[in-house]
Amino acid sequence: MIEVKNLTKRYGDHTAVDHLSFQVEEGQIYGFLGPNGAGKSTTMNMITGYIASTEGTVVINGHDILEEPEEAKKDIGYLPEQPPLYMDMTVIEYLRLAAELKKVPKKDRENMIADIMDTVQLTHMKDRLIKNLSKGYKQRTGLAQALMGYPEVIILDEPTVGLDPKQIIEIRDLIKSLSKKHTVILSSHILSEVSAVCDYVMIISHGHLVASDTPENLAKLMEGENTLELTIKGSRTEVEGMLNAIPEIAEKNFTSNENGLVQVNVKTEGNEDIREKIFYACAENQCPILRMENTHVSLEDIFLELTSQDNAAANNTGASSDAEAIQSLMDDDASEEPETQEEDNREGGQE
Ligand SMILES: Nc1ncnc2c1ncn2[C@@H]1O[C@H](COP(=O)(O)OP(=O)(O)OP(=O)(O)O)[C@@H](O)[C@H]1O
Repeated sequence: MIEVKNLTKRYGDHTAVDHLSFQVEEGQIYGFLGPNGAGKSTTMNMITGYIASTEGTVVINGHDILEEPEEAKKDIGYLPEQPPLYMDMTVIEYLRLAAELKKVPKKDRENMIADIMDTVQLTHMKDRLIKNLSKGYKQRTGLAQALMGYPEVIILDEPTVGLDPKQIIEIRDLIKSLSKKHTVILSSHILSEVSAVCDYVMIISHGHLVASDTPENLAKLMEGENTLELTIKGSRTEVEGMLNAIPEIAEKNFTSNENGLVQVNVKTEGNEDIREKIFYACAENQCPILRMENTHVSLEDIFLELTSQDNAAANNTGASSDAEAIQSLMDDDASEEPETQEEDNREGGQE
């Protein structure tokens, strides 16, 4: 459906997007996840033909976005980070303009506009001036514009930035419902958003695709080895001796040894379940197990591991340290704040 090959964008000697390749298949919600400045907007702008790539190709349903832009763009609806709204128009006037620009046949326009307003729950606001709408309704208007012409693919750049928590939930639900009829690609710097909404996650860092899979598979991939956290009653020597006798254990990491309790994390190389072996070994040596837990790897852990070198992200967000930048990625509320910050970045960054 969409095939991106070696997509690259350079601004002078800065490479914003570096040889990205991926494919998008029908009927799923894809999430582009990455810190501020990772290259998400640049990628989306290239996919939608807003800006030209320095290298590489984007082919949409067989049409190259640069060579056959009209055919390729027909299949795409785009809601950029800053929705292209005309503040002095009413919602309906704006949507009529959008329908005209999308070359929706005249006879179909009014029905399509009514249907789309219904889908995004905007009908009761149709005669309001856009400048008088709340941010949530402005976003719905932008979304309605993206849906005009019923394109197969909807591309949404940070669709919930700047919305209040209630509006965020409503827009996320709306996005999920859109996936029944459309393939959706959205970008976000917020992990919880991507894991709440997306079937497939592409993690981007410094313009590189560092991982792509379902949230569940990414977690499995990162687990790689089985990790068990244990608290065992006994001495460290006893526990170490017992664990040494279990050949499947590849690594042991003793984290504490106090008050007759040993805390240890053990890893196996394969996916073999060694819990029973540990149980019987401890029972035989009369060392009760007080706690045994499989370590859970969350999407957050993966994201941090894959993007922890992202010093540039810290610079771009204006955060004073990596830790701050990473914290902002993990913090849902951060979506409220960056609005002005991002605008600042943009003003400084855009050519
Ligand atoms: N027009 C431009 N001229 C120069 N540099 C640019 C331009 N647009 C983007 N950049 C730079 O390219 C990099 C990627 O920017 P991009 O906006 O794609 O990131 P992003 O992941 O979408 O982040 P954000 O969420 O902050 O928009 C950044 O370092 C940015 O400063």
